[in-house]
Amino acid sequence: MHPFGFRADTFMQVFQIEGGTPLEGEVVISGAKNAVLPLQAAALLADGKMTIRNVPRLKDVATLASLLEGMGVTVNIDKDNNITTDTSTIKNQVAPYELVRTMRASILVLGPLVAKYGYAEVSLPGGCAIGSRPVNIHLTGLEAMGVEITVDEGFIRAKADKLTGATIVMEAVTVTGTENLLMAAVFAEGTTILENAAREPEVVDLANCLIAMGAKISGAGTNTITVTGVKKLKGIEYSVLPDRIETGTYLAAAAITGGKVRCVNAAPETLDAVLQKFRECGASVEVGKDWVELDMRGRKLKAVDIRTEPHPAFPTDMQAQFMAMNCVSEGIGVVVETIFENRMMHVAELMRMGANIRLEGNTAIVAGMPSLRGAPVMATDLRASACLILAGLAAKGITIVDRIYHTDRGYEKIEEKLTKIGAKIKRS
Ligand SMILES: CC(=O)N[C@H]1[C@@H](OP(=O)(O)OP(=O)(O)OC[C@H]2O[C@@H](n3ccc(=O)[nH]c3=O)[C@H](O)[C@@H]2O)O[C@H](CO)[C@@H](O)[C@@H]1O
Ligand SMILES: C=C(OP(=O)(O)O)C(=O)O
Repeated sequence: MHPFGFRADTFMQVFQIEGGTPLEGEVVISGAKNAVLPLQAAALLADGKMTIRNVPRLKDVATLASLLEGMGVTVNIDKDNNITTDTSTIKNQVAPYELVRTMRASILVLGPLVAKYGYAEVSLPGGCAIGSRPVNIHLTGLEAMGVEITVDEGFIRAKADKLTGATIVMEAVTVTGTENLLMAAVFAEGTTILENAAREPEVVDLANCLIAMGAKISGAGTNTITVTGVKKLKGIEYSVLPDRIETGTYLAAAAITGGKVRCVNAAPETLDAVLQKFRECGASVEVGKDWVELDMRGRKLKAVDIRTEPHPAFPTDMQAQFMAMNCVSEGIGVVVETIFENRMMHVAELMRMGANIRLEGNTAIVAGMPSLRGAPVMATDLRASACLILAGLAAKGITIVDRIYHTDRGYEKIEEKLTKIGAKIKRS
Protein backbone atom coordinates (compact mmCIF):
# COMPACT_ATOMS: atom_id res chain seq x y z
CA MET A 1 0.00 0.00 0.00
CA HIS A 2 1.26 3.46 -0.87
CA PRO A 3 2.19 5.54 2.26
CA PHE A 4 -0.60 8.07 1.56
CA GLY A 5 -3.07 5.45 0.40
CA PHE A 6 -2.90 6.14 -3.34
CA ARG A 7 -4.45 3.22 -5.17
CA ALA A 8 -2.18 1.01 -7.24
CA ASP A 9 -4.44 1.50 -10.26
CA THR A 10 -3.94 5.29 -10.19
CA PHE A 11 -2.62 5.14 -13.77
CA MET A 12 -6.09 4.13 -14.91
CA GLN A 13 -8.03 6.78 -13.03
CA VAL A 14 -9.88 9.72 -14.57
CA PHE A 15 -11.84 12.72 -13.32
CA GLN A 16 -15.36 13.11 -14.60
CA ILE A 17 -16.47 16.72 -14.35
CA GLU A 18 -19.87 18.25 -15.04
CA GLY A 19 -19.27 21.93 -15.65
CA GLY A 20 -21.33 25.04 -15.18
CA THR A 21 -21.67 25.45 -11.39
CA PRO A 22 -20.25 28.64 -9.85
CA LEU A 23 -17.97 27.51 -7.02
CA GLU A 24 -18.53 29.08 -3.62
CA GLY A 25 -17.01 28.47 -0.21
CA GLU A 26 -13.78 27.94 1.65
CA VAL A 27 -10.75 25.84 0.74
CA VAL A 28 -8.07 24.88 3.26
CA ILE A 29 -4.68 25.19 1.58
CA SER A 30 -2.07 22.46 2.10
CA GLY A 31 1.67 22.79 2.63
CA ALA A 32 3.55 23.53 -0.59
CA LYS A 33 4.85 20.66 -2.71
CA ASN A 34 7.81 22.73 -3.83
CA ALA A 35 8.64 23.66 -0.23
CA VAL A 36 8.24 20.27 1.42
CA LEU A 37 10.46 18.38 -1.04
CA PRO A 38 13.61 20.43 -0.28
CA LEU A 39 12.80 20.20 3.43
CA GLN A 40 12.62 16.40 3.21
CA ALA A 41 16.03 16.49 1.50
CA ALA A 42 17.37 18.93 4.13
CA ALA A 43 16.50 16.37 6.81
CA LEU A 44 19.49 14.40 5.45
CA LEU A 45 21.74 17.15 6.84
CA ALA A 46 20.45 16.86 10.40
CA ASP A 47 22.05 15.02 13.26
CA GLY A 48 19.17 13.22 14.86
CA LYS A 49 15.49 13.39 14.18
CA MET A 50 13.77 16.04 12.12
CA THR A 51 10.02 16.63 12.06
CA ILE A 52 8.29 18.43 9.22
CA ARG A 53 4.75 19.66 9.90
CA ASN A 54 1.89 20.72 7.61
CA VAL A 55 3.04 18.14 5.07
CA PRO A 56 0.71 17.80 2.07
CA ARG A 57 -0.43 14.22 1.29
CA LEU A 58 0.98 14.11 -2.20
CA LYS A 59 2.45 11.41 -4.36
CA ASP A 60 5.70 13.40 -4.68
CA VAL A 61 6.11 13.55 -0.91
CA ALA A 62 5.61 9.79 -0.69
CA THR A 63 8.11 9.26 -3.53
CA LEU A 64 10.79 11.26 -1.72
CA ALA A 65 10.00 9.39 1.51
CA SER A 66 10.50 6.09 -0.37
CA LEU A 67 13.77 7.39 -1.80
CA LEU A 68 15.05 8.18 1.71
CA GLU A 69 13.82 4.83 3.05
CA GLY A 70 15.70 3.09 0.24
CA MET A 71 18.87 4.65 1.67
CA GLY A 72 18.06 3.20 5.08
CA VAL A 73 16.74 6.47 6.57
CA THR A 74 13.85 5.90 8.98
CA VAL A 75 10.80 7.87 7.84
CA ASN A 76 7.56 8.01 9.78
CA ILE A 77 4.48 9.68 8.32
CA ASP A 78 1.70 10.16 10.88
CA LYS A 79 -1.99 10.81 10.45
CA ASP A 80 -1.61 14.48 11.45
CA ASN A 81 0.48 15.30 8.38
CA ASN A 82 3.88 15.24 10.09
CA ILE A 83 6.92 13.47 8.72
CA THR A 84 9.68 12.47 11.10
CA THR A 85 13.00 11.47 9.58
CA ASP A 86 15.88 9.82 11.40
CA THR A 87 19.15 9.69 9.47
CA SER A 88 21.01 7.66 12.10
CA THR A 89 19.99 4.46 10.26
CA ILE A 90 21.27 5.54 6.82
CA LYS A 91 23.09 2.74 4.95
CA ASN A 92 23.73 4.07 1.45
CA GLN A 93 23.59 7.29 -0.55
CA VAL A 94 21.95 6.04 -3.71
CA ALA A 95 18.91 7.49 -5.51
CA PRO A 96 17.82 4.89 -8.10
CA TYR A 97 16.36 5.54 -11.53
CA GLU A 98 13.01 3.86 -10.72
CA LEU A 99 12.15 6.64 -8.27
CA VAL A 100 14.05 9.59 -9.78
CA ARG A 101 12.31 9.13 -13.13
CA THR A 102 8.90 9.57 -11.49
CA MET A 103 9.95 12.80 -9.77
CA ARG A 104 12.71 15.10 -10.98
CA ALA A 105 12.92 16.86 -7.61
CA SER A 106 14.74 13.72 -6.37
CA ILE A 107 17.88 15.56 -7.54
CA LEU A 108 17.50 17.58 -4.31
CA VAL A 109 19.19 14.79 -2.33
CA LEU A 110 22.46 15.25 -4.25
CA GLY A 111 23.74 18.37 -2.43
CA PRO A 112 22.87 17.22 1.11
CA LEU A 113 24.26 13.70 0.61
CA VAL A 114 27.65 14.75 -0.73
CA ALA A 115 27.94 17.56 1.84
CA LYS A 116 27.18 15.33 4.82
CA TYR A 117 28.40 11.87 3.74
CA GLY A 118 31.04 12.78 1.13
CA TYR A 119 29.37 10.58 -1.49
CA ALA A 120 26.18 10.45 -3.54
CA GLU A 121 24.94 8.43 -6.47
CA VAL A 122 21.84 9.93 -8.02
CA SER A 123 20.22 8.85 -11.25
CA LEU A 124 20.12 11.62 -13.86
CA PRO A 125 16.53 12.85 -13.85
CA GLY A 126 16.26 13.24 -17.63
CA GLY A 127 13.64 15.42 -19.25
CA CYS A 128 9.91 15.47 -18.75
CA ALA A 129 6.81 16.55 -20.63
CA ILE A 130 7.47 20.26 -20.09
CA GLY A 131 11.11 20.41 -21.16
CA SER A 132 14.57 18.85 -21.21
CA ARG A 133 15.36 20.26 -17.75
CA PRO A 134 19.12 19.73 -17.48
CA VAL A 135 20.90 19.85 -14.10
CA ASN A 136 24.22 21.28 -15.35
CA ILE A 137 24.02 24.28 -13.00
CA HIS A 138 23.61 22.00 -9.96
CA LEU A 139 26.68 20.05 -11.05
CA THR A 140 28.99 22.95 -11.93
CA GLY A 141 28.08 24.64 -8.65
CA LEU A 142 29.01 21.53 -6.67
CA GLU A 143 32.26 21.23 -8.64
CA ALA A 144 33.08 24.83 -7.72
CA MET A 145 32.81 23.74 -4.06
CA GLY A 146 35.35 20.97 -4.68
CA VAL A 147 33.02 18.05 -5.40
CA GLU A 148 34.29 15.54 -7.95
CA ILE A 149 31.45 14.72 -10.33
CA THR A 150 31.27 11.93 -12.87
CA VAL A 151 28.30 11.08 -15.02
CA ASP A 152 28.21 7.51 -16.19
CA GLU A 153 25.56 4.93 -17.09
CA GLY A 154 22.81 7.46 -16.38
CA PHE A 155 24.07 8.17 -12.86
CA ILE A 156 25.65 11.24 -11.30
CA ARG A 157 28.38 10.17 -8.89
CA ALA A 158 29.55 12.90 -6.53
CA LYS A 159 32.54 12.56 -4.18
CA ALA A 160 34.26 14.98 -1.82
CA ASP A 161 36.53 14.70 1.21
CA LYS A 162 35.39 18.17 2.13
CA LEU A 163 33.51 21.01 0.46
CA THR A 164 35.09 24.46 0.19
CA GLY A 165 33.22 27.76 0.01
CA ALA A 166 33.18 29.44 -3.40
CA THR A 167 31.55 32.26 -5.31
CA ILE A 168 29.15 30.66 -7.75
CA VAL A 169 27.40 32.66 -10.45
CA MET A 170 24.55 30.49 -11.66
CA GLU A 171 24.17 30.95 -15.41
CA ALA A 172 20.37 30.81 -15.21
CA VAL A 173 17.90 31.20 -12.39
CA THR A 174 17.14 27.70 -11.12
CA VAL A 175 14.95 26.92 -8.12
CA THR A 176 16.07 23.40 -7.23
CA GLY A 177 19.61 24.31 -8.38
CA THR A 178 19.72 27.13 -5.83
CA GLU A 179 18.27 24.80 -3.17
CA ASN A 180 20.77 22.02 -3.90
CA LEU A 181 23.76 24.37 -3.74
CA LEU A 182 22.41 26.06 -0.62
CA MET A 183 22.12 22.70 1.15
CA ALA A 184 25.62 21.70 0.05
CA ALA A 185 27.11 25.05 1.09
CA VAL A 186 25.99 24.77 4.73
CA PHE A 187 28.86 22.32 5.35
CA ALA A 188 31.41 23.93 2.99
CA GLU A 189 34.45 25.33 4.75
CA GLY A 190 34.46 29.15 4.59
CA THR A 191 32.00 31.33 2.73
CA THR A 192 29.89 30.47 -0.30
CA ILE A 193 28.20 33.18 -2.33
CA LEU A 194 25.40 32.09 -4.64
CA GLU A 195 24.88 34.76 -7.30
CA ASN A 196 21.83 34.91 -9.59
CA ALA A 197 20.01 32.80 -7.01
CA ALA A 198 16.31 31.97 -7.33
CA ARG A 199 14.11 34.17 -5.12
CA GLU A 200 11.11 31.86 -4.91
CA PRO A 201 9.34 31.72 -1.50
CA GLU A 202 10.19 28.00 -1.31
CA VAL A 203 13.92 28.88 -1.40
CA VAL A 204 13.33 31.28 1.48
CA ASP A 205 11.38 28.61 3.38
CA LEU A 206 14.29 26.18 2.98
CA ALA A 207 16.80 28.82 4.11
CA ASN A 208 14.66 29.61 7.18
CA CYS A 209 14.56 25.92 8.06
CA LEU A 210 18.33 25.52 7.61
CA ILE A 211 18.94 28.62 9.76
CA ALA A 212 16.73 27.13 12.49
CA MET A 213 18.84 23.93 12.22
CA GLY A 214 21.97 26.01 12.88
CA ALA A 215 23.13 27.12 9.42
CA LYS A 216 24.54 30.59 8.77
CA ILE A 217 22.72 32.00 5.75
CA SER A 218 21.85 35.52 4.70
CA GLY A 219 20.22 37.01 1.61
CA ALA A 220 17.63 34.29 0.86
CA GLY A 221 14.84 35.93 -1.14
CA THR A 222 17.36 38.16 -2.96
CA ASN A 223 19.53 37.10 -5.88
CA THR A 224 22.66 36.83 -3.73
CA ILE A 225 22.72 34.26 -0.94
CA THR A 226 25.71 34.08 1.39
CA VAL A 227 26.43 30.95 3.40
CA THR A 228 29.12 30.51 6.04
CA GLY A 229 29.88 26.85 6.58
CA VAL A 230 29.19 25.13 9.90
CA LYS A 231 30.24 21.68 11.18
CA LYS A 232 26.83 20.23 11.99
CA LEU A 233 23.11 20.90 11.94
CA LYS A 234 20.54 19.76 14.46
CA GLY A 235 17.18 18.17 13.73
CA ILE A 236 14.25 20.49 14.46
CA GLU A 237 10.50 20.76 13.98
CA TYR A 238 9.52 22.90 11.03
CA SER A 239 6.18 23.71 9.41
CA VAL A 240 5.91 23.86 5.60
CA LEU A 241 4.94 27.08 3.84
CA PRO A 242 1.38 27.06 2.34
CA ASP A 243 1.16 26.18 -1.34
CA ARG A 244 0.89 29.33 -3.46
CA ILE A 245 0.18 27.39 -6.66
CA GLU A 246 -2.60 25.37 -5.05
CA THR A 247 -4.03 28.65 -3.74
CA GLY A 248 -3.84 30.25 -7.18
CA THR A 249 -5.54 27.22 -8.73
CA TYR A 250 -8.56 27.39 -6.39
CA LEU A 251 -8.84 31.15 -6.96
CA ALA A 252 -8.80 30.39 -10.69
CA ALA A 253 -11.62 27.88 -10.09
CA ALA A 254 -13.70 30.71 -8.58
CA ALA A 255 -12.78 33.07 -11.42
CA ILE A 256 -13.53 30.67 -14.27
CA THR A 257 -16.90 29.59 -12.84
CA GLY A 258 -18.05 33.07 -11.78
CA GLY A 259 -18.03 32.11 -8.09
CA LYS A 260 -16.49 33.23 -4.82
CA VAL A 261 -13.80 31.24 -3.01
CA ARG A 262 -11.83 31.99 0.11
CA CYS A 263 -8.52 30.13 0.55
CA VAL A 264 -7.51 29.82 4.20
CA ASN A 265 -4.17 28.72 5.74
CA ALA A 266 -2.66 30.51 2.75
CA ALA A 267 0.32 32.83 2.33
CA PRO A 268 -1.00 35.74 0.22
CA GLU A 269 2.35 37.57 0.35
CA THR A 270 3.80 34.84 -1.92
CA LEU A 271 1.20 35.51 -4.62
CA ASP A 272 1.55 39.20 -5.53
CA ALA A 273 2.02 38.80 -9.30
CA VAL A 274 -0.79 36.24 -9.52
CA LEU A 275 -3.26 38.32 -7.50
CA GLN A 276 -2.46 41.35 -9.64
CA LYS A 277 -3.38 39.32 -12.76
CA PHE A 278 -6.64 38.14 -11.18
CA ARG A 279 -7.54 41.80 -10.55
CA GLU A 280 -6.64 42.61 -14.17
CA CYS A 281 -9.06 39.82 -15.18
CA GLY A 282 -11.83 41.77 -13.47
CA ALA A 283 -12.00 39.79 -10.22
CA SER A 284 -12.43 41.35 -6.79
CA VAL A 285 -9.58 40.05 -4.61
CA GLU A 286 -9.35 40.56 -0.86
CA VAL A 287 -6.42 39.55 1.27
CA GLY A 288 -5.91 38.94 4.99
CA LYS A 289 -2.91 37.75 6.95
CA ASP A 290 -3.39 34.07 6.09
CA TRP A 291 -6.32 34.08 3.68
CA VAL A 292 -7.21 35.32 0.24
CA GLU A 293 -10.65 35.57 -1.34
CA LEU A 294 -11.65 35.98 -4.96
CA ASP A 295 -15.15 37.10 -5.94
CA MET A 296 -16.20 36.88 -9.57
CA ARG A 297 -19.97 36.90 -9.06
CA GLY A 298 -21.76 39.28 -11.44
CA ARG A 299 -18.47 40.18 -13.16
CA LYS A 300 -17.14 39.35 -16.61
CA LEU A 301 -13.73 37.72 -17.05
CA LYS A 302 -11.36 39.75 -19.22
CA ALA A 303 -8.52 38.09 -21.14
CA VAL A 304 -5.05 39.00 -19.87
CA ASP A 305 -1.52 38.82 -21.25
CA ILE A 306 0.82 36.55 -19.28
CA ARG A 307 4.58 36.27 -19.43
CA THR A 308 6.15 33.71 -17.12
CA GLU A 309 9.38 34.72 -15.36
CA PRO A 310 11.24 33.72 -12.18
CA HIS A 311 9.81 35.02 -8.89
CA PRO A 312 8.66 37.68 -8.07
CA ALA A 313 7.19 37.82 -11.60
CA PHE A 314 4.37 35.59 -12.82
CA PRO A 315 5.08 31.86 -12.12
CA THR A 316 5.20 29.27 -14.88
CA ASP A 317 3.29 26.92 -12.55
CA MET A 318 0.18 29.17 -12.94
CA GLN A 319 0.45 29.65 -16.71
CA ALA A 320 -1.80 26.75 -17.71
CA GLN A 321 -4.54 27.78 -15.25
CA PHE A 322 -4.66 31.32 -16.66
CA MET A 323 -4.69 29.87 -20.18
CA ALA A 324 -7.93 28.05 -19.26
CA MET A 325 -9.38 31.30 -17.90
CA ASN A 326 -8.43 33.22 -21.06
CA CYS A 327 -10.33 30.64 -23.14
CA VAL A 328 -13.65 31.82 -21.67
CA SER A 329 -12.83 35.52 -21.24
CA GLU A 330 -13.73 38.63 -23.19
CA GLY A 331 -11.00 39.69 -25.58
CA ILE A 332 -7.63 38.28 -26.58
CA GLY A 333 -4.86 37.22 -24.19
CA VAL A 334 -1.29 36.49 -25.22
CA VAL A 335 0.47 33.91 -23.06
CA VAL A 336 4.26 33.67 -23.31
CA GLU A 337 6.11 30.81 -21.58
CA THR A 338 9.75 31.74 -21.01
CA ILE A 339 10.85 29.17 -18.39
CA PHE A 340 10.22 25.78 -20.02
CA GLU A 341 10.53 25.08 -23.75
CA ASN A 342 7.58 22.69 -23.96
CA ARG A 343 4.95 23.87 -21.49
CA MET A 344 2.08 24.34 -23.91
CA MET A 345 0.81 20.76 -24.19
CA HIS A 346 -2.54 21.75 -22.68
CA VAL A 347 -3.29 24.00 -25.68
CA ALA A 348 -4.21 21.13 -27.99
CA GLU A 349 -6.41 19.60 -25.27
CA LEU A 350 -8.20 22.93 -24.66
CA MET A 351 -8.83 23.15 -28.40
CA ARG A 352 -10.59 19.78 -28.19
CA MET A 353 -13.00 21.57 -25.86
CA GLY A 354 -13.62 24.30 -28.44
CA ALA A 355 -11.00 26.85 -27.34
CA ASN A 356 -9.74 29.32 -29.91
CA ILE A 357 -5.95 29.36 -29.51
CA ARG A 358 -3.15 29.99 -31.97
CA LEU A 359 0.17 28.57 -30.88
CA GLU A 360 3.38 30.12 -32.21
CA GLY A 361 6.32 28.43 -30.51
CA ASN A 362 6.06 29.31 -26.85
CA THR A 363 3.44 32.00 -27.39
CA ALA A 364 -0.27 31.20 -27.28
CA ILE A 365 -2.74 33.75 -28.60
CA VAL A 366 -6.04 33.00 -26.95
CA ALA A 367 -9.28 34.49 -28.26
CA GLY A 368 -11.92 34.21 -25.56
CA MET A 369 -15.16 32.34 -26.35
CA PRO A 370 -18.53 32.53 -24.55
CA SER A 371 -18.03 28.92 -23.37
CA LEU A 372 -16.16 25.64 -23.80
CA ARG A 373 -17.71 22.22 -24.44
CA GLY A 374 -16.96 19.17 -22.32
CA ALA A 375 -14.80 16.51 -23.99
CA PRO A 376 -12.45 13.66 -23.12
CA VAL A 377 -9.00 15.20 -22.63
CA MET A 378 -5.60 13.99 -21.50
CA ALA A 379 -3.38 15.60 -18.87
CA THR A 380 0.25 15.73 -19.94
CA ASP A 381 1.75 17.18 -16.75
CA LEU A 382 0.75 18.44 -13.32
CA ARG A 383 -0.38 21.99 -14.16
CA ALA A 384 -1.84 20.92 -17.52
CA SER A 385 -4.08 18.63 -15.45
CA ALA A 386 -5.15 21.62 -13.29
CA CYS A 387 -5.85 23.62 -16.45
CA LEU A 388 -8.10 20.89 -17.87
CA ILE A 389 -9.96 20.46 -14.59
CA LEU A 390 -10.62 24.22 -14.55
CA ALA A 391 -11.75 24.15 -18.17
CA GLY A 392 -14.05 21.22 -17.33
CA LEU A 393 -15.55 23.12 -14.39
CA ALA A 394 -16.46 25.99 -16.72
CA ALA A 395 -17.49 23.93 -19.76
CA LYS A 396 -20.97 22.94 -20.88
CA GLY A 397 -21.49 19.20 -20.44
CA ILE A 398 -19.14 16.46 -19.25
CA THR A 399 -15.34 16.51 -19.36
CA ILE A 400 -13.26 13.41 -18.71
CA VAL A 401 -9.68 14.17 -17.68
CA ASP A 402 -7.35 11.21 -18.21
CA ARG A 403 -3.88 10.62 -16.65
CA ILE A 404 -4.75 12.28 -13.38
CA TYR A 405 -1.77 10.66 -11.69
CA HIS A 406 -0.14 13.96 -12.67
CA THR A 407 -2.71 15.79 -10.50
CA ASP A 408 -1.93 13.58 -7.50
CA ARG A 409 1.72 14.67 -7.65
CA GLY A 410 0.78 18.18 -6.57
CA TYR A 411 -2.85 18.62 -5.39
CA GLU A 412 -3.92 17.06 -2.11
CA LYS A 413 -7.47 15.66 -2.21
CA ILE A 414 -8.43 17.92 -5.09
CA GLU A 415 -11.79 16.29 -5.75
CA GLU A 416 -12.77 16.57 -2.06
CA LYS A 417 -11.75 20.23 -1.89
CA LEU A 418 -13.58 21.06 -5.13
CA THR A 419 -16.70 19.09 -4.16
CA LYS A 420 -16.87 21.02 -0.88
CA ILE A 421 -17.20 24.28 -2.83
CA GLY A 422 -19.90 22.91 -5.13
CA ALA A 423 -18.03 21.28 -8.02
CA LYS A 424 -19.44 18.19 -9.70
CA ILE A 425 -16.29 16.08 -9.97
CA LYS A 426 -15.81 12.34 -9.50
CA ARG A 427 -12.74 10.13 -9.61
CA SER A 428 -13.24 6.75 -11.21
C1 LIG B 1 10.23 20.87 -7.20
C2 LIG B 1 10.23 22.28 -7.66
O1 LIG B 1 10.54 23.20 -6.94
N1 LIG B 1 9.82 22.46 -8.92
C3 LIG B 1 9.74 23.81 -9.44
C4 LIG B 1 11.13 24.24 -9.88
O2 LIG B 1 11.57 23.29 -10.85
P1 LIG B 1 13.12 23.28 -11.24
O3 LIG B 1 13.92 23.71 -10.08
O4 LIG B 1 13.40 21.96 -11.85
O5 LIG B 1 13.17 24.40 -12.34
P2 LIG B 1 14.38 25.38 -12.60
O6 LIG B 1 14.14 26.66 -11.88
O7 LIG B 1 15.64 24.65 -12.32
O8 LIG B 1 14.27 25.60 -14.17
C5 LIG B 1 14.27 26.88 -14.77
C6 LIG B 1 14.93 26.79 -16.12
O9 LIG B 1 16.33 26.59 -15.94
C7 LIG B 1 16.78 25.51 -16.72
N2 LIG B 1 17.90 24.87 -16.02
C8 LIG B 1 17.77 24.50 -14.70
C9 LIG B 1 18.79 23.89 -14.04
C10 LIG B 1 19.99 23.65 -14.70
O10 LIG B 1 20.96 23.11 -14.15
N3 LIG B 1 20.11 24.03 -16.00
C11 LIG B 1 19.10 24.64 -16.68
O11 LIG B 1 19.23 24.97 -17.85
C12 LIG B 1 15.55 24.59 -16.84
O12 LIG B 1 15.65 23.71 -17.93
C13 LIG B 1 14.45 25.62 -17.00
O13 LIG B 1 14.36 26.03 -18.34
O14 LIG B 1 11.07 25.54 -10.45
C14 LIG B 1 10.24 25.63 -11.62
C15 LIG B 1 10.34 27.05 -12.15
O15 LIG B 1 9.77 27.94 -11.27
C16 LIG B 1 8.81 25.22 -11.28
O16 LIG B 1 8.07 25.18 -12.47
C17 LIG B 1 8.77 23.88 -10.60
O17 LIG B 1 7.48 23.64 -10.09
C1 LIG C 1 6.75 21.60 -12.76
C2 LIG C 1 6.33 21.34 -11.53
O1 LIG C 1 6.91 20.48 -10.67
P1 LIG C 1 8.22 19.58 -10.80
O2 LIG C 1 9.39 20.48 -10.83
O3 LIG C 1 8.18 18.78 -9.55
O4 LIG C 1 8.05 18.78 -12.06
C3 LIG C 1 5.13 22.00 -10.95
O5 LIG C 1 4.96 21.94 -9.73
O6 LIG C 1 4.33 22.57 -11.71
